[in-house]
Amino acid sequence: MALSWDKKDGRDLRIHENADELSTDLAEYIAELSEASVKERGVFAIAVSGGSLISLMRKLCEAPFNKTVEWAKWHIFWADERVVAKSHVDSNYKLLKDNLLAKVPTVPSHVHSINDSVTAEQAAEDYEFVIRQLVRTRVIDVCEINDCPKFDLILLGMGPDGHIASLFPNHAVLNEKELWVTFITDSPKPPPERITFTLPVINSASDVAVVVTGGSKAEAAHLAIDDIEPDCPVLPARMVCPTEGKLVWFLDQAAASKLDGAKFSE
Ligand SMILES: O=C1O[C@H](COP(=O)(O)O)[C@@H](O)[C@H](O)[C@H]1O
Repeated sequence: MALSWDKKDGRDLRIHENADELSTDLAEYIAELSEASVKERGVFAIAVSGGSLISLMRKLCEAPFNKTVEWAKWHIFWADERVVAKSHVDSNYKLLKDNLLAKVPTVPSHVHSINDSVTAEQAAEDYEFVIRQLVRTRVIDVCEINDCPKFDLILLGMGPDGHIASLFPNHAVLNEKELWVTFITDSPKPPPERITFTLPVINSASDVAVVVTGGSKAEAAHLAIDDIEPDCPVLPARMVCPTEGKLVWFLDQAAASKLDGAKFSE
């Protein structure tokens, strides 16, 4: 059974008793946004991260979502990707392909994976170029405030250190204001070479969801969501703050256990 939580400071916190219930709610949320976007724009431009998020999207492959979602209208992007071959076990593309894309009728030409045969720097440039073309043709909407791509939905996980996409604590790329996609070669979490959406792109999306499970992430969730002391570290996850869009946190009870005033009522 879902645990309730009021909206807090404009952020919707959806807290679930366990990962299975979270997974059902997440599938409903994605399916609703897909339906609304297809109705309004004719397409659904969704960007995903890797990690535990992908297994939490598993219910999308099951009834009713596998039949009701308009998969042919989806354009799929990666909010971050490891610079490894697409067949590599560390590839975020492979993770989504094995767990979702192989199971639902998406259109191969709508799956916008990165160029895995070049350097991290070139892969980031190439990916930004692809996104620019699709903004021109309005497959991806545009944010009128800053001309950034306005994805219909960006789905993020969060690491125990509070990183989102491949934006790690205290890293210089957190300050990137011009580029849409950038690269790092010194990721503290292997593999070291990655490309990532920058914060301006993440914060220009229509909807952003951060999906977090497990007690190892409870402290980071607290630091990212609650009011914190000025001397506390500002985690990358705390910098997710859509300019005009909506932010939803999906948490299981373990990840939410250190939130201020955490008290769950069924
Ligand atoms: O390295 C990464 O880590 C984060 C978090 O992963 P998780 O397995 O702890 O959920 C993920 O969101 C990101 O896409 C990935 O590249």
